[in-house]
Amino acid sequence: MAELLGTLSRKPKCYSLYHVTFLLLISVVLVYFGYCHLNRRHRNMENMLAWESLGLRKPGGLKVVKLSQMIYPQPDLRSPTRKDVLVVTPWQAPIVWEGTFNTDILNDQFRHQNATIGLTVFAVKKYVIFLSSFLKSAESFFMVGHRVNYYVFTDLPHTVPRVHLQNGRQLFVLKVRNYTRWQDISMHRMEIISNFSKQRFQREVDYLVCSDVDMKFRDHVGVEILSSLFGTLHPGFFGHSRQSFTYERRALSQAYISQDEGDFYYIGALFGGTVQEVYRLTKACHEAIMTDKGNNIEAVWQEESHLNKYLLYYKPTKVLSPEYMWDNRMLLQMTPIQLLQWNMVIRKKRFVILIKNYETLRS
Ligand SMILES: CC(=O)N[C@H]1[C@@H](OP(=O)(O)OP(=O)(O)OC[C@H]2O[C@@H](n3ccc(=O)[nH]c3=O)[C@H](O)[C@@H]2O)O[C@H](CO)[C@H](O)[C@@H]1O
Ligand SMILES: [Mn+2]
Repeated sequence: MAELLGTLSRKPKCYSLYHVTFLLLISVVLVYFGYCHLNRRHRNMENMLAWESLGLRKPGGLKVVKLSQMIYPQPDLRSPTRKDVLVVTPWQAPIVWEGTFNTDILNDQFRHQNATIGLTVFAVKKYVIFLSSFLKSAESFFMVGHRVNYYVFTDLPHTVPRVHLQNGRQLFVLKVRNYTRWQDISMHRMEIISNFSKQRFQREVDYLVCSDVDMKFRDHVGVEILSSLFGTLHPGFFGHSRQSFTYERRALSQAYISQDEGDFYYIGALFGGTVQEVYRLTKACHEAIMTDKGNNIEAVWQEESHLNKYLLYYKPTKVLSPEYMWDNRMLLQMTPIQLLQWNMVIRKKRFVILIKNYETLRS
């Protein structure tokens, strides 16, 4: 019995020795096969990658990326393109001047994007007389080679001239109401552009350019102007101090800007950007105009004053030089030396304000 007990009591010891040996053997076998298996998978993966990369290098399996040759003068970091004017704002937005950009490179970039550009213009009441030369000159100089949609807002749709359009360019006539006061016609452009941006433009175009109609294109105006949000420098305030800008100075107006604020004086006659940014700008300006109306105040330069306020707080990502808004009346007041200096600075007069008789047009 004692032996039996001894045997019994030893038996587990014997069992566990066997067991341990057995388990050890199994573990070794498992580790070995596991290692082989993993190693094979690893090598398989290596092979797969090698095969894939080989495949990628195989000429037949290549996704061919055709690089067109672009030959143009190399930019030289040591020589600034313009030494006579500011070419970038303190918030690092380019100021667009002749000499600072290469049209071929820009055209290539925007064609890759397949960008469509909308140009909005209002011709209400007597201002329809400007449409013909505006549109014809745009066909010659505005975004040539790109897809363009003209949106002509008018109260007199039947008077819109038929202008021959190049391929890829369309014209839409959109009827709007008129107002008795020219100021209301001018200001309500903000409301109409914001409504159409939301309802229509966002589906049809990538960028919007919003312009006065009493203008004529005289030279290239292309994709170099496009950016998220752009404004244009008023030629009459070139080099002037911010205190002399005709910002709205009455604190009651939403367009109020104090004497010690301001970057530039932007003109109301040309601004733009992506549809979303133009929507934000026009909506904000329209709301500010309506608030002013409720407070019985109208900003000194109508929507132009509100545009200046907006662009002070929501900085444009590009600023167009006065090449893009030239006023020949300025030349009349200049001495010959001033004329020479101006011609050196303003090398191209691309988009020109037409001289008009305000009294007959607005009556
Ligand atoms: C070059 C320039 O400085 N332009 C701005 C300036 O006056 P402008 O003297 O250039 O204003 P404007 O008479 O051209 O009116 C602005 C625009 O509103 C439209 N319009 C106006 C009246 C009318 O009866 N029918 C019609 O269609 C038309 O598109 C015109 O181009 O100040 C205006 C507001 O005071 C606007 O900010 C203009 O953008
Ligand atoms: Mn005008």
